[in-house]
Amino acid sequence: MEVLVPFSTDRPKSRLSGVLTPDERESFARAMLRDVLDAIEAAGGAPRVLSTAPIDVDLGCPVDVDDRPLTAAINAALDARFDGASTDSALVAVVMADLALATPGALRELFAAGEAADVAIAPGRGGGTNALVVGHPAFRVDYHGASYLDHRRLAAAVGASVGVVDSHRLATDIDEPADLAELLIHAEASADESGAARWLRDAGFTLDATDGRVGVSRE
Ligand SMILES: Nc1nc2c(ncn2[C@@H]2O[C@H](COP(=O)(O)OP(=O)(O)OP(=O)(O)O)[C@@H](O)[C@H]2O)c(=O)[nH]1
Ligand SMILES: C[C@H](OP(=O)(O)O)C(=O)O
Repeated sequence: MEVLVPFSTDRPKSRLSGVLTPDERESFARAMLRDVLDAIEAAGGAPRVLSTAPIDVDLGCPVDVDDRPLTAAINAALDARFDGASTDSALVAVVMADLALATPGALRELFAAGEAADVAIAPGRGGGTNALVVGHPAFRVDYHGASYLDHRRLAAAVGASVGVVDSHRLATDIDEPADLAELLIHAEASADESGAARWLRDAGFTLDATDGRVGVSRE
């Protein structure tokens, strides 16, 4: 399955600006992108990065550049995919580049849900849409805000069935400092530390439970 991976090179991860410098945010966003691409490939998907600007390293997969805002860029890709296409074969996934906890198993579950429904959605915590699979030619996206609910409404409006992927790993997008703790917790619990988790540890981040809820602190 082709998997579009949107990636913003322009001041990425601004909600982490309290804990990371602009250069660090760029580097950390790239580490997460690398992990997500690897997980997609290991799940049998064919990633295609949809970037706001050219990327100066070889990611080992196609990179399309489109500097329009996220929704417009994804919908243009869906137009290209579905307009005039026969309805029986086209399936395309959209997986965000900040799903640093994504595993091949979680992505295989997403792809399977996409085979079973016209639109499969993996909601993010807080109501976003962290990943989806589109198999209905008339469905288009509208990201930001509670886009999970918007996407359900948009699917209903075009008569598309919806499958929901209830996955902690796909629900955890790394947006805010508290999300960094999720990454370190699950990296420590698994035998296979991801590049993004290693990046955080190398940058001096550790888990910090002194305030009750587990967060991170930096040496
Ligand atoms: N192609 C493209 N990708 C985008 C755009 N905005 C965000 N993304 C990507 O979409 C995914 C979700 O992004 P967000 O978490 O909403 O935004 P972000 O820029 O990563 O982080 P914030 O600045 O904290 O909002 C990430 O993979 C981003 O790289 C855009 O305008 N175009
Ligand atoms: C792209 C957007 O991400 P968020 O801004 O919720 O992280 C969404 O999921 O609609």
